[in-house]
Amino acid sequence: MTQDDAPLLSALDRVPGARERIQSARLKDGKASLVIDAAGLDASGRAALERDIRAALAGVPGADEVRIAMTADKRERTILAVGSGKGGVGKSTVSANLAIALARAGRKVGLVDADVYGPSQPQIMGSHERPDSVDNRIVPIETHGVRMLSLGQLVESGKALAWRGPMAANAMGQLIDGDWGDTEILVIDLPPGTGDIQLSLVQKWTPSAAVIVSTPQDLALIDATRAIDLFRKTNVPVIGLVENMSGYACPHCGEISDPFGAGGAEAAAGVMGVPVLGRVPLTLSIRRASDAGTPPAAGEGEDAAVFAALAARVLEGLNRK
Ligand SMILES: Nc1ncnc2c1ncn2[C@@H]1O[C@H](COP(=O)(O)OP(=O)(O)OP(=O)(O)O)[C@@H](O)[C@H]1O
Repeated sequence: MTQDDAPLLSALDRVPGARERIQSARLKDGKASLVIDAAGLDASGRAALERDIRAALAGVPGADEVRIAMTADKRERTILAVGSGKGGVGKSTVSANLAIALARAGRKVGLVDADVYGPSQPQIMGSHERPDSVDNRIVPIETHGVRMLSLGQLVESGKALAWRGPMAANAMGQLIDGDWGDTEILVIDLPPGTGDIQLSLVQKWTPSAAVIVSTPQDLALIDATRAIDLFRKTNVPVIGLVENMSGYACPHCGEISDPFGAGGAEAAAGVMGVPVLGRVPLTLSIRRASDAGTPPAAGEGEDAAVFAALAARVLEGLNRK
């Protein structure tokens, strides 16, 4: 910085928090050019800082034009893909409750609903609020302590998404590249299967790890091994399998039965060389809570404890990779 830049700097001293974020400040030919480090600020924080800086520089002689560049937030972020081999196994239910349990464990968590065939997170997470866009980036809404963006927020509710692969991948990209601020873990609820969306996620955003959800049925498990295979082949570490709907607890007598069989997940996980991270029972309370937009992980009691334990295992897995 030169002597000419001094009036800029003294004006910026009047803006709280601005001085330590200045990467460069130049005043030349009537133009003030600033580069500001915006790390850790969300869209409204960046907008407020820019507004305050412009106000402070308005009276500086020779600064007829002010150009402000905010550097992108390059914070390390863990992308955790949640996949399944087939539909209807409860992947969205597990993703939502896992995201909440991770947030309750003290992490800053975002949830992307990339399930193009049935974006159900607004329903499960109990928020149909439409997200805003700032500087061409979508700003997540916040619900149950988790930031969230869903393909379901981009289309009218109830309208089926008949997008082809590239369109769907493009829409998912807009969600992942949204303004996630200081989010540490971004949980991606993928569509079921091993198609274009999963491939484009792996190629463009390289998840740090993947979790696979399956029911204990043999057929679901065979499909789950395909999903594990896709991540393995593309060098995304699979930290484990979540067995959902594993055992039905009768709400009247408490007896546990196994409508989808028992022991299959353990066996399949053993064959694939991945651990079973947790078992989520098939309960009426989980189904009702999901339909009502009150995810059990956000409450207390046995269902919440199941997801808290799952979150702890997932964090261990993330630390180990
Ligand atoms: N552990 C559970 N106990 C009871 N009901 C459950 C459980 N897990 C999921 N469900 C219910 O099963 C249905 C399907 O769940 P969900 O939408 O999470 O599945 P999915 O695998 O994401 O499906 P999709 O194929 O649409 O992606 C929902 O009605 C949900 O409430």
